[in-house]
Amino acid sequence: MTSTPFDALVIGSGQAGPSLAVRLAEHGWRTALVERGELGGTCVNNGCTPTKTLVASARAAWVAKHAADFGVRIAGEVSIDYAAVHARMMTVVQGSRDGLGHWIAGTANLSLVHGEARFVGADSVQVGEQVLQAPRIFLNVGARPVVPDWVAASGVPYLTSESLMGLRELPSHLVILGAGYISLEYAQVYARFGSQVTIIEHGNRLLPREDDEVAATVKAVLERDGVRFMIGANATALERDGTGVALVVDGQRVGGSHVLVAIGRRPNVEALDLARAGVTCDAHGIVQVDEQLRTSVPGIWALGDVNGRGAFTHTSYNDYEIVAANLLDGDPRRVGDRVPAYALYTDPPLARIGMSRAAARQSGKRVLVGHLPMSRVGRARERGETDGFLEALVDADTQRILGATLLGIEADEAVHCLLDVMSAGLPYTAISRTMHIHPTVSELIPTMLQSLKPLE
Ligand SMILES: Cc1cc2nc3c(=O)[nH]c(=O)nc-3n(C[C@H](O)[C@H](O)[C@H](O)COP(=O)(O)OP(=O)(O)OC[C@H]3O[C@@H](n4cnc5c(N)ncnc54)[C@H](O)[C@@H]3O)c2cc1C
Ligand SMILES: NC(=O)c1ccc[n+]([C@@H]2O[C@H](COP(=O)([O-])OP(=O)(O)OC[C@H]3O[C@@H](n4cnc5c(N)ncnc54)[C@H](O)[C@@H]3O)[C@@H](O)[C@H]2O)c1
Repeated sequence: MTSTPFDALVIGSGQAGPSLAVRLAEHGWRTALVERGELGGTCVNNGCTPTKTLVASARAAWVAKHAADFGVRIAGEVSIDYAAVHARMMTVVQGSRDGLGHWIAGTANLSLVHGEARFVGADSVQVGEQVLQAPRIFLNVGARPVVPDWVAASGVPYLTSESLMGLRELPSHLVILGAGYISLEYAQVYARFGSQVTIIEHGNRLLPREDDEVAATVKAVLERDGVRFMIGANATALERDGTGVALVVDGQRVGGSHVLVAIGRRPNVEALDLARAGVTCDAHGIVQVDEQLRTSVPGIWALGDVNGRGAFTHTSYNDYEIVAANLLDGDPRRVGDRVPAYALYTDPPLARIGMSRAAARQSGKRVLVGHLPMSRVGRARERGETDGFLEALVDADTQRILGATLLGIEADEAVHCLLDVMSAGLPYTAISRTMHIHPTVSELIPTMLQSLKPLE
């Protein structure tokens, strides 16, 4: 087998891979980008892009069904054309894939290689019948849904966030295992499309990483949309139930038309045969990296979900920026420089940055909290959507913002003023003394910060 030399290999076209490959190629390095599936990885093909397109359709359904509350009459019944919803989603997904394809094809020095990469040495991978060799290899191979053995071995059809993309009919009753990010976004989407939705969570509440008030508010919002929760419930078997399926939960059968497994994700490392290169990963398959995303083997880096330093599109893209800055710009950026940040796209959304209340209590710091219900936000009252709250945590000694939780309309956008001040290391007064525009959600963030009290 002949070996083709490159200056750099990027394995996986996730949220770091394409940008990094283009940057390296523009730097003048002969670069290969290896992808075994569709361009764009999880985010484009079965993650952010399709889910947020469905969230938009579900929002349109909700607005149409509640139009009368706003004095708008819609003659006749509001109904869902799921084929059209699906087609719209695939148009947006295809547009993103095509955009990436044109970008890569139009970049000099960059070759796209279709196929699955497997290490055959610390500086070479095999893809089909060819071996690609380079002194620098970047892993951006992402993660996939975890499926319990008792589900996989049942012989009964089940859905994951990947196979759900192929679903062409609206489930009459979607039973979801797990109550994390994937579950809650899909639960609300399908409930708003008119499906019955039941969530089975084995923990003692939904969203185990969030504070109690967040979990309770999100649960109440979803219940109002018709979602049924079984919390602290243990599912142990999947069976056929007539034309549908049933989970056996604490000895009781919970039947539905479809079951979606959403209990977490694990890195795609098996196919890489990392041992051949000597790259170390932990028992969960997470590739061990340092602050500049170097693995245990010089010349091999790991970016995105596979390195366990974040499991979001923006963390993966930020990984690309860190690697490129260190390698090409002489700028020693580090993972620790970034403030943890993410959003959950239920409606209304949850935006989280930095510490939660629970983490702040454990930090040993003297913590102040500002808290304001969304019912105090004029913009929310005008829209008739007052669920949620604005909250920020401040270090009483340094005046620095430690974290924030915004749950409410426009929270995913409004949170960025807090994030930028936190990232810049400025005191909270940089916001609390700033005049914000009326009527916005952000307008009430200075007000919330003017009412800080000790965190109990
Ligand atoms: C339903 C869902 C909704 C989500 N919503 C959001 C959201 O709203 N916001 C957000 O920030 N994040 C969201 N995420 C998470 C986000 O999609 C991921 O964190 C993001 O895609 C980063 O992934 P990545 O860059 O690590 O790689 P991925 O995007 O997973 O891509 C990895 C690529 O590597 C390829 N690959 C793997 N192994 C090999 C190999 N051996 N050879 C060749 N190619 C290989 C795969 O085919 C894939 O294309 C969501 C995820 C899911 C599942
Ligand atoms: N808006 C976003 O940014 C977004 C949206 C969706 C997914 N994601 C990414 O995808 C990742 C994975 O999402 P996820 O929802 O699959 O996982 P998750 O880790 O967020 O949630 C899994 C849930 O399943 C529960 N669970 C685990 N095993 C179970 C079992 N056997 N029975 C019942 N419940 C069980 C857990 O207690 C937890 O509540 C997220 O962590 C995130 O990184 C992000």
